[in-house]
Formats: sequence, structure tokens, C-alpha cells
Amino acid sequence: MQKYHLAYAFNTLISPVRRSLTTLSPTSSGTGNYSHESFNPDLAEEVERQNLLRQRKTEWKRRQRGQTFLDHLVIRVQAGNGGNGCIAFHREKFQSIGPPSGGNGGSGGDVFMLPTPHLTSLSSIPKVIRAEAGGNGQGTWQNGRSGDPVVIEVPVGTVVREISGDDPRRTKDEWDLEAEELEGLSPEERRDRMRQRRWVHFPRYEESNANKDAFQDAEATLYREEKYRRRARRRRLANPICLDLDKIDEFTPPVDAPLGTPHREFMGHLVAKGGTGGVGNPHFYSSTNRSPKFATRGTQGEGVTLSLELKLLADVGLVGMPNAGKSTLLRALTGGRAKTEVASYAFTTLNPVVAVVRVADDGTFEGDTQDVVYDETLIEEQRNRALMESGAYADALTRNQKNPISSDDDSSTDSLSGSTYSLAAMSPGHRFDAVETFRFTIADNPGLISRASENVGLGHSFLRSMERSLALVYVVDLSAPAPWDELRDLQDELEKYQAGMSTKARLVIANKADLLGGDGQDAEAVKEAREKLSKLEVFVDTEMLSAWTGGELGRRIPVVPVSAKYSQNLTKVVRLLRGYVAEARDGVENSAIREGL
Ligand SMILES: Nc1nc2c(ncn2[C@@H]2O[C@H](COP(=O)(O)OP(=O)(O)OP(=O)(O)O)[C@@H](O)[C@H]2O)c(=O)[nH]1
Ligand SMILES: [Mg+2]
Repeated sequence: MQKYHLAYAFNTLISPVRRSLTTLSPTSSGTGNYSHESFNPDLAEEVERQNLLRQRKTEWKRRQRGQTFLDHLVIRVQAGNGGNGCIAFHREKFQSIGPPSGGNGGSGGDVFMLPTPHLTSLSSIPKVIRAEAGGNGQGTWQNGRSGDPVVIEVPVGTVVREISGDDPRRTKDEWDLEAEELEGLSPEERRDRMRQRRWVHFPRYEESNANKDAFQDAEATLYREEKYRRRARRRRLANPICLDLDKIDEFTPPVDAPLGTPHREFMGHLVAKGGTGGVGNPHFYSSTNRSPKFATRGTQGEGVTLSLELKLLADVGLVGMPNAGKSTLLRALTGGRAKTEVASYAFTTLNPVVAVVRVADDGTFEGDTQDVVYDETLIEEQRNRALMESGAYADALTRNQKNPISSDDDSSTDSLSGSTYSLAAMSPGHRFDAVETFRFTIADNPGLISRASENVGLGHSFLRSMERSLALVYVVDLSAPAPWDELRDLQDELEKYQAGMSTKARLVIANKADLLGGDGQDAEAVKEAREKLSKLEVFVDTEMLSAWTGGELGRRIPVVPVSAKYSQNLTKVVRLLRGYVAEARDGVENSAIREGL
């Protein structure tokens, strides 16, 4: 109970400025909706500044304690420039005046983006990525080598959007840079600059080249070709990159491909194309120009600014206030395998953690045992250390040995509380002997509090990892004085993040039910607990459902009282979740088939 108040004390920790601002307007519900009379641009600016500061602090908090989880990032990608063409003339013994022999420049490296299943965070992606430039052409018809492509590996579930238009973060391309450079110059100066950017001349031949018809013809052709490139660029700008990398694409050659067709590795989605190489002087050789002394430069590779957003793909997302017991629940549902921290202070979990729930045909799941206690991780560690020092593990079999821990000797009694702790809970043994027939992923998330949309607490940006979940589950603390208020706030915050998001909620888990009803002997306490639960059910059935499109959904949200710490009543939770996930997956598959048709 004390923890609960602590969490709420956090909620009320608002800066004096914030407090003065919110009291200004009667219409303010914390979303910046100030009434017309009290609107003051200075104050609005101050609110925005405070919001930004809080947002930065939130980001900072989420990267604390060596956590390398990163779910949004802006990167600059620059494809390689094309290499320049070469001006050379062939020379060999007894042939002092040979034909032009300059090689072409190599093309610049492209940049690809490839979804990879083994990544779970964007933290390994550098902020600036450059592909290699193509090599310059050389004498004796040697073409420059092409620049190596760069493949950016991103986690599956990343959404890539190009930052375009007038956004100051957008990278300027070669046309923008040239337009800037030419601004305010006289026509002659402009022509000279444009020539410098496009042509390479044989040493000391720049002047004479400019006066030659052959060069002027070549220049006219080059500008004509440039028109196509400008048109292609306009088309590109009108269609900024938008990729949803939610599945792993693989390149498979067609089944009827002829034998010996090279199997190319799929490198991913092209995000920036490398520049093309310039042409060497043999390209300009003709009957009227036997010794061309000019070649073209390579073009610049495409440069794009991309915003990456990681929307983790977990089937089920847990939503709850801090300390509601989401992390404990995740550990209980996964047989202790989920590596998520549990502690009695608010905002223990700073970033989403995804784990797998394995279910057998008869509805049992991995870790489906009632004699395991999932305590706070620090306490478990201390207990574990004490057990190890006392030699309790000396005879324990390793998990690779068959039947790792027998049910008779896998528990030891805690002398302080008298409760029984299984060794299996402390060293998660994979005791799931039944045949797994269904599995789904579940994501534990940081706590969501009211006013999270204003970046109070950890903000609500982590909800992006739940946008794609097939089902959402509210986790509330049943021992709290008014769990229905928690639910109301959670629903509000989900809606503020994305309208309609709360319609994905399928289940309300009333956790910490073990704290109610006393020891079961006190009839009064049991009655009180029952009343509280039924009040919560009535709230969910009436107020919460009516908030969703006037209750049109026609779906009831069950309220399940559980104790995550003592693994009580979790089989029902898993059974329900399994049903929702299977139903949603079928729906997704059917719609995919419909779209395919
Ligand atoms: N008695 C009891 N305590 C529980 C239960 N579930 C969790 N707790 C305790 O509640 C506290 C908070 O649990 P967490 O799992 O860290 O809660 P959380 O929702 O993940 O909290 P944040 O990560 O801060 O958002 C811990 O001290 C847990 O031991 C339960 O079913 N019964
Ligand atoms: Mg947690």
C-alpha cells in the first residue's frame, strides 16, 4: 500500500511553473487546451519548453543503468559518389601517339536496409552512414572499381521514414548545393562553376577545350541527360521513402530459372543509390575529335535523412501503472526466463522487454506451477547467493541432465518468512516437459501514469512498441484503494497516444489478489475483497466499455484476479490470451489472403 502512495506521490511531483500553468485555465486537462480568455503566448511557449525539457529527461532516464535499448533514431545516409573518368592516351614502344585510353569511373556504393531477426534495439546503428565512393578511372582503359554497398541491419518491426520537404534535418543533395553555390553569380561565372563540377580536363587544356566544338557538343548532350536525372529526382522527392520492415524478406530465384543462374544474396531495401561514375576520354572520341582532352566527373550519391522507429512485434502488451506487477507477471508467465527487473519502486522497468510464453495442448504453460514465488529480483539474488554459500546447490543437477530437479528436493525453506522457494525459480530450469503446441510473445512495458502524454514519468513514447500488438492487457493493483481509477487513467493515456488504441484491450488482470481477503479465515475481509472485485468488474462492464465507441464492440473484457508473485490463477490468463492471440492471428491471415485476392 505504501508503494502505491509512493507511485502517486511521483505523479504529483510537478514543477511550480507547471502547476501555475495548469491552474490558469479551467479547460486545461493537461493537454495544453487553454481556454481562449487565458491563452497567453508566453505561457504557451513556456509549456512547450517545459515539455521539451521533460521529454529530454525521459529519454535520459530510459538510457540509464547501461541499458542500450533505443527505439527511435534519426540517421543520415550518404551513398557513395561516382568516380571520375580519366583522360589518358595510349603509349607503347614504337607508338608514341596512341588512341585515348582513359577508363571510366566506378559507381558509388548503394545503401540498403535489411530487417534482421537477431536485433532488438536500434542502438547498434550509427547516426551517420556513408557508402564507399567509386574509384577514378585510370590509364590503359582501366575502369575504377565500384564502391562497396552498405547494408544497414535493423530489427524486424522497424518503420523507416524519410525526412523530406523543408525539415531542417534533411540532407541537402547535389542539386541543392549547386543551386546555393550559384546564387548571385553572373551568367559567365555560373557557367564556369557548372563546368568545374562536371568536367575533368587534361592539364593546361581547360581554356582550349572550352572553345572547341566537340566539347560544346558534349556539354549540350550532358545537360540534356541531366534533365532526366532532375526529373527522376523530382519524382523521388514527391515519394519519400516509407518502409515498414515487419517481416524478413528473402530473395528466392524463380523456380523455373535456368540452371546456373547466380543466386544473389538479398541485400535489403535500397534507401540511397550511389552516384554513377564519369566517363573517360575514349567516350568522346570521334572522326572529328581524334584526341579528346576531357572526361566527366562522377555524380554525387544520394543523401537521405531517415527516421527509424522500432515498433517491437509482441503479440500481447502489458499496460499498467508503475508497481502494478507487470514484470512479476511476465516472469511468472515465462517460467522465470524473462530477464526483467522487479523491485518495489516506481519505474523499475525503463524499456520494453519481450518474452515468449510456451503453451501445451492441455493449457499448461512453462512455469505453470503454484509452488514458485517470484519475488523481487534483488531479494532473489541475495537468497540465491545465501543458498549457494550454504552449499544447497552442490548436489543440484545441471539443466542439461535429464529431469533436472526432482519435485521432492528442489525446494528449500526460507527461515525468515517460512515460505517455500523453488530452486527452479531461482535458476530458471526448463522444466516444460509437455509438448508445446502454441507460443506467443508478450511485452512488459514501463509504467504508464496519468499525464504521461505530457512526458510526466517516462512519457508514453514507449507505447510505440505496443502499437502492433494483437492484444493489450491492463494490469492493475487490486490492493490499491481504487483500482478503477488506474484503469480510467490507463485508458485515457492510451487514447491520447493514439485514438482507438484502447479498443485493443482484451483483458484486465487484477494483480496482487493475495494481499486481499486476509488469510481467508476472516469472513469480513473476504467479503470486502469480493465486493472490490465485483465493483471493478462493474466498472469495466459499464464505464470502460461505453467509452469505446458507445459499447458497439459488443465484447466483454474479463477481469481476472491473480497473484503473479505466487503464480495463482495464471492458467486462466494464459488460456484467455491464447484465445485472443489465435483469433487475432486468424484475422490477420484472413485479411492478408483477402488483400492477395
Ligand atoms: N503481494 C504481491 N506483491 C506483488 C505481486 N506482484 C508484484 N508484486 C510486488 O510489487 C512490486 C512491484 O512489482 P513489479 O513487477 O516490479 O511491478 P511493475 O509493474 O513491473 O513496476 P514498474 O516496472 O516500476 O512499472 C514488487 O515488490 C513485487 O514483488 C503479487 O501478486 N502479490
Ligand atoms: Mg516492471
